[in-house]
Amino acid sequence: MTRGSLALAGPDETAALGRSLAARLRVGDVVTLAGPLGAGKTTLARGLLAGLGLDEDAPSPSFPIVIAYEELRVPVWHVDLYRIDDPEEAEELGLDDALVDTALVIEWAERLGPGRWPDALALSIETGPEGGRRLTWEAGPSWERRWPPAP
Ligand SMILES: Nc1ncnc2c1ncn2[C@@H]1O[C@H](COP(=O)(O)OP(=O)(O)OP(=O)(O)O)[C@@H](O)[C@H]1O
Repeated sequence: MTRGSLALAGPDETAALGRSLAARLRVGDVVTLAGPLGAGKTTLARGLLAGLGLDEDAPSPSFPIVIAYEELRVPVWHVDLYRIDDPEEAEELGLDDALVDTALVIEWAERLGPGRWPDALALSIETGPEGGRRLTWEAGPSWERRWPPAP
């Protein structure tokens, strides 16, 4: 497990970080995205999906819970577990089965308790004092040569 953080000075840097992640993403990956309301999670997820070839602004998955993008360079399920109260409900979504041929980008993964995916790339965005953002991460073993992106 590696940990670290970097500064994101503005929305463009948040989106660019999402695109760098897209370049490193593989089938079977789990990326969790945490942070308070307005932190920049959607900005990062849109950068990631754009980097994988999505040519429109990705909608938020809060209502459908899962939006599946099967046609991207790496197929992705964008998942929002905010409305999930019971971990068993989340099990019914079939997330682990999906990992056979997709990557998962999950917001509110903390609903499932810590350590659910030990190899995940766990990203967390916080607001900084000057209006920018700070991204902190914990990266599982398979991310060792892939994360963080070179500055
Ligand atoms: N690094 C950054 N510095 C300053 N502002 C940023 C940065 N990244 C994103 N933002 C801005 O923060 C605002 C909120 O971003 P976004 O909608 O992506 O947040 P969110 O975490 O998805 O929010 P919510 O939980 O409400 O959906 C947007 O105006 C976005 O442009």
